[in-house]
Amino acid sequence: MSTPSARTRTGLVVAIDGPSGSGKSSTSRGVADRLGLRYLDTGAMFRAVTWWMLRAGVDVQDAAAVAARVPELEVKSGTDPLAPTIEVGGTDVAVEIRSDEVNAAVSPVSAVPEVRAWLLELQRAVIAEEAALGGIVVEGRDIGSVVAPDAQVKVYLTADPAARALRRAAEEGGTDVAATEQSLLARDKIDSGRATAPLVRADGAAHLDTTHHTLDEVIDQVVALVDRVA
Ligand SMILES: Nc1ncnc2c1ncn2[C@@H]1O[C@H](COP(=O)(O)OP(=O)(O)O)[C@@H](O)[C@H]1O
Ligand SMILES: Nc1ccn([C@H]2C[C@H](O)[C@@H](COP(=O)(O)OP(=O)(O)O)O2)c(=O)n1
Repeated sequence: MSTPSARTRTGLVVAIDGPSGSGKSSTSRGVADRLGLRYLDTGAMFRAVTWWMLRAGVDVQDAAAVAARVPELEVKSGTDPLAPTIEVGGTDVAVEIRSDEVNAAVSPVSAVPEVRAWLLELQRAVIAEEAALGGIVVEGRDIGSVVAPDAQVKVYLTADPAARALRRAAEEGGTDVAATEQSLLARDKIDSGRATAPLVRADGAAHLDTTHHTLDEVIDQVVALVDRVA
């Protein structure tokens, strides 16, 4: 149940970055719900682009081939934290973008500068519109560093790889935690090592290690950071 704060947070942007399984989505949605803010999952946008490329038969390891198809993209994100949506080319892909195929292809697709430039423009447009209406929580890998460097609140979430893998495997109903950890670490490596907008702790970002904290505790900590500035 939403309990929007009576306070006006017009113009507020909360940027939440971190590696896979650190708790970005659940924390961001919880914070947005508690404070009556909107929510943007930029990872879902990269996943939707990846799903579209795979379905179009594009070789996702070929950056030039991926870049050539960018002008055909149409991505739409719904920003209700209780019911976020993601569409590409008019198709709802909320379920499909969590597949193993997309997990394996999303980091190389996300490293293609043309993909990032195209999504950056879209992300900034959504953020500007929603921030003006009352504030937004945005999660991803480069939100505090590139997408919204002027965000009033920046958070860098981490957790030990073993904890991240356990969480992700539990969420997906998987039993092979070791394989899940390998897949997360492989993505971390590409996401942190790419030339354009790598995963980094942005200047001024508060580092929260969520390994030994419950989701509610992490949400409390982020809400406290927001309360300090807005
Ligand atoms: N602090 C936490 N403690 C335990 N489990 C958590 C915590 N934060 C998130 N989770 C769980 O871990 C899984 C991955 O979290 P998610 O928010 O999707 O991470 P990310 O968006 O960073 O990949 C989800 O099932 C979520 O409920
Ligand atoms: N701002 C962003 C968000 C995601 N990405 C890329 C890199 C990530 O491995 C994929 C998927 O992101 P997503 O947040 O959905 O991944 P997890 O749910 O944390 O596993 O997208 C990115 O490059 N920049």
